[in-house]
Amino acid sequence: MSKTAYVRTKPHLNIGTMGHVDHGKTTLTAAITKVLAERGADSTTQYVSFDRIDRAPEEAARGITINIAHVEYETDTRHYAHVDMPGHADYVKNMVTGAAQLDGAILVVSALDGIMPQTAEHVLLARQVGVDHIVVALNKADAGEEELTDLVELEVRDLLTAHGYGGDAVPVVRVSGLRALEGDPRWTASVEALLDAVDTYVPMPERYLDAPFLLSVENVLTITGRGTVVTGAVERGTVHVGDRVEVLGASVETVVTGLETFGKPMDEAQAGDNVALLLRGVARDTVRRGHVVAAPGSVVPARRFSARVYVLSAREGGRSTPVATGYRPQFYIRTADVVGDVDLGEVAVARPGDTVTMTVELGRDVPLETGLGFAIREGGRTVGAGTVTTVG
Ligand SMILES: Nc1nc2c(ncn2[C@@H]2O[C@H](COP(=O)(O)OP(=O)(O)OP(=O)(O)O)[C@@H](O)[C@H]2O)c(=O)[nH]1
Ligand SMILES: [Mg+2]
Repeated sequence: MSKTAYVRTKPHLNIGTMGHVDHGKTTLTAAITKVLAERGADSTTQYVSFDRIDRAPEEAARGITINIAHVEYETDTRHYAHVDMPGHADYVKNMVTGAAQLDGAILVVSALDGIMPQTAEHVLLARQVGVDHIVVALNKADAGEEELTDLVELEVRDLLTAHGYGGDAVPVVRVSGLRALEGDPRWTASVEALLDAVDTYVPMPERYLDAPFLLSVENVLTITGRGTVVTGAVERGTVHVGDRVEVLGASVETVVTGLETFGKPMDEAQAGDNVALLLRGVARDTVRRGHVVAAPGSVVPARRFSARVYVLSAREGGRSTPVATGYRPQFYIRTADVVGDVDLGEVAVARPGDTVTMTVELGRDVPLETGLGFAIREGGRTVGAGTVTTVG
């Protein structure tokens, strides 16, 4: 094995495409890699075609994205890991996992259809899991009428403002992923404009390199003959080959025996990097999405916390009936989804549209901290959005 090592030449950011089903996220993702790959002889980006992003048989058969997929590319100034997320309502679960790792997002909205239910749901979830910057791709602009597209743009800016994204300042770029993929110069230029907007509008986030290492597991794989690998974005700190780590959730302590990003080995992974960690002697079925790999002893997981929670109204896709003490929905925290018992204290009942304080007792211990955002889901829909106020 003589794979080329990862060379850190540019700042690295995690971005991704989100938005309603069929609005063109995967097509646009493929188009971005193609446009960048064709930038010239010194391009370091490899073109990733549509069917290499949606590569599961069920994805190909149904023509939708189910799993989140990662691709990498480089602009002149930055190296990006890009997560292409599913839009279909049944796979919002996977979308939340993808969004939990992002520094910024490209909200893809079809200029033909405008805002649809998962457009709004994804914006709300992105806000909740800590995505601070959104750039809008008004896609299918090749097929849309100008006046209608203008209306869609206004509608999207309003939606973003309503969720605290300052919709007036957000870059909205009219693109056609499909035509750009076909090489039409007008539309390859639109993808270039979108990338410029991402480069300039999404700031380099502060990376907590000095903090103890923490990574929330997105996926677990087995490499035959080598062992169990976990993937995800490093939330804070650094990790090296040979470091001891603890897997919270699996209750095991082990050693990192290999470290890669997009198939390229590295000696050190830093906060923000999207990596695969090879773990010594850990059985595949002991580690799961949502477990946390951390420097030993650096975090004490907890089960109980208090939070401020907004209960979505029915109009926002939430419940039409109130929730009461004893309610047991799923809590989406980092990449984890865990059941929890809700206690509303003296208030006892929260109606859709209310913001309330609640105490939650999770079904298992999870690393928690003040300020951590989370989503609450029930029966396949998002019903609440909250922030941890106290732990324990
Ligand atoms: N006219 C036009 N059609 C497009 C464009 N981009 C995508 N499409 C078409 O829209 C359909 C959906 O595209 P996808 O890229 O699979 O959409 P998606 O948002 O990834 O869908 P999910 O991941 O399943 O939510 C396909 O038939 C595409 O060919 C575009 O810019 N213009
Ligand atoms: Mg897709």
